[in-house]
Amino acid sequence: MAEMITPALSVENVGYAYGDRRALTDVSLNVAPGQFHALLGVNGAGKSTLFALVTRLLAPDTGRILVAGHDMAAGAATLGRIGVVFQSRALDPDLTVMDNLRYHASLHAIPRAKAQTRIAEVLGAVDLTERARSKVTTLSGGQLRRAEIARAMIHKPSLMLLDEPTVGLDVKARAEVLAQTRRVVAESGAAALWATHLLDEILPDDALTVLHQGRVLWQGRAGDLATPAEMNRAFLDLTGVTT
Ligand SMILES: Nc1ncnc2c1ncn2[C@@H]1O[C@H](COP(=O)(O)OP(=O)(O)OP(=O)(O)O)[C@@H](O)[C@H]1O
Repeated sequence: MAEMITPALSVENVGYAYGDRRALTDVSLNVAPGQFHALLGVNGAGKSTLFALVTRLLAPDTGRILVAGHDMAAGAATLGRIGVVFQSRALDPDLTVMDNLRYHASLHAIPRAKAQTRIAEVLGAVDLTERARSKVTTLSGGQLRRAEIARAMIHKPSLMLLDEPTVGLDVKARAEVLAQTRRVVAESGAAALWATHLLDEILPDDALTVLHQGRVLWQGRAGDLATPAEMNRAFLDLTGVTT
């Protein structure tokens, strides 16, 4: 019998409503360890709500969420396994990149000496070593997103949640942030759930979940849905809208 591998993230039949406004209905998805999983949906599909549930900002009305096999409803301890890049900024603009990372390392109770080594590692990984002593306000949009990704990885999470991290970037910076995230996450061995509404951010070998109006419409290897050139058409056929 094949060995069962515990998913990095398991969302099981999750439902959530804001009052009488239904945001998610019977959503299930698995992210395998080390997998890059794209969560594709237009505005209002429910991507941010799902992230809020996985990070315990909200609690599901129905279903359950497991991170590395641990039920998120059981306690906050499992949060330490997750690294999150939300749409809103988490770095203090008036501090240097280094001071921000020191602060976040201390939030994760990483001892000072270890934190220095770890900060050097994550800054190197996102190619920001040269900007360590720069104030966050002086970073370009792409550098800022990379610094956010370094912050989210400081405690070596096994699951990275990235909520449309390329929004607002120009085409070149967008491609750089995406390529670098793919590389850094792969090198660290973490799994990644990457929310996006941009079809060209998805590669054929990515795991893909298409979310629309709070429901999962399609799941599988992206290349099995469509070739990159045909993805627009396939998304339109599934959802009735274009991204
Ligand atoms: N605080 C809230 N109160 C009421 N309804 C909300 C709230 N937040 C989101 N919604 C609704 O829930 C649904 C899912 O929204 P959500 O923000 O999760 O989607 P999304 O895919 O992340 O979109 P976006 O890219 O715009 O953030 C939408 O219908 C939205 O209007």
